[in-house]
Amino acid sequence: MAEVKVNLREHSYTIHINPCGIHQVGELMNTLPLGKRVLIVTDENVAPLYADQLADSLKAAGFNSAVIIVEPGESSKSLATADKVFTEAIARGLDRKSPIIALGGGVVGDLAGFVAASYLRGVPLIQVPTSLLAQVDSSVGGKTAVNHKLGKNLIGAFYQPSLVVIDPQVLTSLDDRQLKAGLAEVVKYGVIVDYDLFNYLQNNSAALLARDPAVLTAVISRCCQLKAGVVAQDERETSLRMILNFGHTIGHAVEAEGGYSKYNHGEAVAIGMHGAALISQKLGFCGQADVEALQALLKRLGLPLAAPNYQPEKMLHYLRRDKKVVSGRINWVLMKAIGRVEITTEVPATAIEAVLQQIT
Ligand SMILES: NC(=O)c1ccc[n+]([C@@H]2O[C@H](COP(=O)([O-])OP(=O)(O)OC[C@H]3O[C@@H](n4cnc5c(N)ncnc54)[C@H](O)[C@@H]3O)[C@@H](O)[C@H]2O)c1
Ligand SMILES: O=C(O)C(=O)C[C@@H](O)[C@H](O)[C@H](O)COP(=O)(O)O
Ligand SMILES: [Zn+2]
Repeated sequence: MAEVKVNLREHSYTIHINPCGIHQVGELMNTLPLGKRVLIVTDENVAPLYADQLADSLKAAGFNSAVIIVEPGESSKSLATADKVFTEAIARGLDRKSPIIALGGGVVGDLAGFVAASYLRGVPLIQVPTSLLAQVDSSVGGKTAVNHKLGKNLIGAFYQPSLVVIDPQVLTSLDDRQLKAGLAEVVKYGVIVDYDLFNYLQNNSAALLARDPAVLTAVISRCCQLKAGVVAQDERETSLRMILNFGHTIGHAVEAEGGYSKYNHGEAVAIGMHGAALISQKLGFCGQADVEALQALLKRLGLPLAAPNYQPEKMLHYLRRDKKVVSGRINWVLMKAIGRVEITTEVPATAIEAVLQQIT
């Protein structure tokens, strides 16, 4: 059992990483000042697998839970679905101390987080992430959001969970495509802050793809430590936290242009990291060997490097609406070397356009 503390003064919380985690959620919640009425938000894939186990753990700890099940997929990160969850919360009589539990991948986590941040101006949020991507990234750090038809994650709030419980055993039911999507965000941590992690991934890619429990648990713990460290220094993304967005500037454009269904988030981030690395090399931030190392690792993990048949002009349109645009200038996260990145607005349009041509 590993524990990682996210140090954010009065908003600090603990991430518990434990192979039986799902059975311990109720017990862990009892250590916090929470109401006994609970709403579990989950999706149609995860509910039949894990909702009963979670509900049993809550019941044994004296909680009274109700469940709302949303459709799986990015389309549930919407105001319309949030409205359904608000309605359920009101109908069930949830009050200001009643926790909302996100049981699922990043979609459920971001949606339930957004509802928890807004319902009654904020109720406790518990994250029980079930996809690899959610365990290494989205359940930690308090970014919550739904999408707007004009762009990804455009409506949301920074709202920290009170508790995160990660059970790596639930990854046994995740399909291979989703496992690889989670690995894209793992590679991101290696590139932005941790050369040793990148190296570990190079040496253990087969074990990761084979879901070796010890290797997966080690990687999840490391990513949680790294994210907790960044978030503790810059919760609201005024500077340092932008590095967690490496690959996302182009990645979000890839997702949006594919109608949020052609490429999933992790795949789009893999393509976006490749694009950012190519821009970095073009501008002399890093050398060819670093780009080649990233290309080789992404390929080995079965992740895409390009979005063939996409139109660069359409991608540019989305890039201009990125959340990191300030006064019309995009803040780019570029690679200096494996393990080191730099944030800059000094990227000529010609370099962006050339790389968009290369990856489409
Ligand atoms: N808030 C953040 O900091 C942050 C960080 C990264 C990504 N995100 C967001 O997270 C979302 C992507 O998350 P995701 O990749 O988890 O997608 P997802 O939530 O759509 O989950 C992927 C698929 O796996 C299924 N699933 C989840 N756990 C399972 C399990 N244990 N067994 C079987 N099936 C399971 C889901 O039902 C879904 O079909 C995107 O919307 C992205 O923007 C947010
Ligand atoms: O936690 C962060 O900060 C991140 O940027 C993590 C990303 O992996 C994640 O996809 C995030 O939701 C993107 O945020 P956005 O602010 O660009 O919407
Ligand atoms: Zn991401």
